[in-house]
Amino acid sequence: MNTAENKGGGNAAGAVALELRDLYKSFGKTEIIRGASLAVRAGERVAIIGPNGAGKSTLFNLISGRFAPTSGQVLLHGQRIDGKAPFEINRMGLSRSFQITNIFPKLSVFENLRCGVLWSLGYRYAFWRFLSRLKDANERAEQLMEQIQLHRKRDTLAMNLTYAEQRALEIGITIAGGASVILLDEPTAGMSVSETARFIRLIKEVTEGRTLLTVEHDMGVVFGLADKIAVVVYGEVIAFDTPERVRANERVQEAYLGSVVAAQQAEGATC
Ligand SMILES: Nc1ncnc2c1ncn2[C@@H]1O[C@H](COP(=O)(O)OP(=O)(O)OP(=O)(O)O)[C@@H](O)[C@H]1O
Repeated sequence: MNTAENKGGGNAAGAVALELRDLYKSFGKTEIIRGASLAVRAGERVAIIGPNGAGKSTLFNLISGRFAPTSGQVLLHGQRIDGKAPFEINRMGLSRSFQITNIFPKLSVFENLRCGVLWSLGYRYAFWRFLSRLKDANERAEQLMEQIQLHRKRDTLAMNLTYAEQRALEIGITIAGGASVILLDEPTAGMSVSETARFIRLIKEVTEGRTLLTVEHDMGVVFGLADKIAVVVYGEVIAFDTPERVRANERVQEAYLGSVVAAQQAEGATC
């Protein structure tokens, strides 16, 4: 079936999967993104960090097509995606996590995942195609359920899952179409410490071989998950490097990280 892993191709190790070139975004007269550039290689796991209001979510919105940039380019596997609609970008192999509110609460785990698969295959409008490929979609949904470790909850309605299970389901729906580039917005927000540790392992497993971008505030998650960290301050990427190098980067220490690490260590977070 054509939901094969890593839709969108171009995930050869080393190739640039996602690139931001001198990106600007203004809301009215206020410039929020100010010349952000970034090149993420295929298979890398990248955490975007930065102070509140730095523009992290706006960058995610520019990448996933919710906003068009004021100027600059976004490239997915070398192809321009800036200004395209979210569904077009999704078809090209980039998938952003659905929020829990987009899970169908009265459908079962299995049915939610199957909807995710069918949606990604574009079967919303073509019922005859929908029926002919339902078997493929069922198989893919079963496979996803194992991957996100919810197979024992196959027939449980989404609204009756725990919070962590709902977030796992959200990730299952996000990867249902086999996208090669995955965007997750604070995937462990609201979880307990033990749930967070389990969830980081789950995210690593299900995104293996894919390119992952997360927006993250929790430094424990950042250092547990990311191969590289992009630090956004005042709408610019001021550093993009391995966690060790970012931690040692003086500019980052000054602009952001020093105070956050100190605060989170004081709260007992591991880092
Ligand atoms: N649609 C919008 N219209 C006007 N201003 C916006 C819009 N979206 C974001 N902003 C502004 O852009 C700035 C950056 O917001 P953004 O949410 O991208 O920051 P962030 O780094 O994700 O912050 P946080 O860590 O607090 O979530 C904020 O000042 C915000 O008010």
